[in-house]
Amino acid sequence: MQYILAINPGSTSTKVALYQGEEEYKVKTLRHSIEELQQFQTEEEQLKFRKEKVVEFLKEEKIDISSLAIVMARGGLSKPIESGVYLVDENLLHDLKETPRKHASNWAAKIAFDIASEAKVNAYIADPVVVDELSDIARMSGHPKFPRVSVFHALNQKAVGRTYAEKLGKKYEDLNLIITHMGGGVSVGAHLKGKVVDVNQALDGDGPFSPERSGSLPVGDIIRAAFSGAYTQQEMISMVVGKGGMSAYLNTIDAKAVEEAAQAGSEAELKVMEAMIYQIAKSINSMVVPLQNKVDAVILTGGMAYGKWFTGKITEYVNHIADVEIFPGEDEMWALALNANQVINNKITPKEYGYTEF
Ligand SMILES: Nc1ncnc2c1ncn2[C@@H]1O[C@H](COP(=O)(O)OP(=O)(O)O)[C@@H](O)[C@H]1O
Ligand SMILES: CCCC(=O)OP(=O)(O)O
Repeated sequence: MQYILAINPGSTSTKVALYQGEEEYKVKTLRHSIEELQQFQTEEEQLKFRKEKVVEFLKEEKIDISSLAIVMARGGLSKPIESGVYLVDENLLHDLKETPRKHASNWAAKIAFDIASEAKVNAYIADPVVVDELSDIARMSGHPKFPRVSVFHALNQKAVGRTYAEKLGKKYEDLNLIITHMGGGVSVGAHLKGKVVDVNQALDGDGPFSPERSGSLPVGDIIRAAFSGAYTQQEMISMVVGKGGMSAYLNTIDAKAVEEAAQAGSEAELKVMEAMIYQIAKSINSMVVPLQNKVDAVILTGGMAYGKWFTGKITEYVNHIADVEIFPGEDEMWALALNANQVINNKITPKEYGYTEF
């Protein structure tokens, strides 16, 4: 029996899955707490930890590495590229190691490559977080030195957009959708007929705050803090990614626990949840502009979309725009398997990442 192995490290979780053709064999989500992640001092240490989790999963499932047909990984913060499937090669691995923007997705291709090499098969990424379809106007930030860049949950947003279109018997490329992924990071994408023409830079750029990120911050105050001598560069970056947002206010990245506490009447948790909901709703509203006021649906997805109270509150703010559809969790593992099958069955030709200067 041949298996597709899919590997998806997120900021708060490691997701691993095995498929046989298009049939799901096993999907596992490991959630990581702040305490668990804070033990790691270096990128290498955390890469090793995440890889061990994947190897343990294969052992638990008694999967011999020689039975893998292909290994698929979520793509990380390499250079901006078009949507599609890419072979994991030395150029891609180089950029994922050297990229200044650190995120768990950067490790996926390396873990996949190592396992695939042992299995003597190929590893691929699909719709990485740097898929770039921004319109020229959305690319302008307000200063030519700092153009806006596209960093978001491209794999899940596109997969969920296609699933929604299929449900309607329509094509994703014929719809205008505002898709919001709410995980460790939050991205709000304006999908104009199949292209994400605007989206917040969901890692260290802009947009709503999230379980582990600050989202947009007052820039002048940040510059003054950075030059005050009170903080190292790493401390400043951590305030934005890792220890920003909910983590900064409440010292947890577990939105489920925070939502439960808020509902049980805890004021501190309620205040933070309400502010995050408010910021997400404001971002969703802002995406009506790139969609030229014609929106077919607003879609909420990602781990936090499991929260009924949470999605209910966002829905109240945004249901005047269009129908609100909720896809809890993510279609990422399925999307990776689907792309794997297309490669195996020669339905698509994987792209080559190539080499350019950062
Ligand atoms: N049932 C649930 N209800 C509310 N929030 C949830 C639920 N399950 C997971 N979450 C929250 O979703 C967030 C993680 O989302 P996920 O999309 O899995 O993130 P990532 O891929 O970034 O690790 C966490 O803050 C987690 O607590
Ligand atoms: C870097 C953009 C993707 C992202 O934020 O992923 P997670 O929510 O899984 O951390």
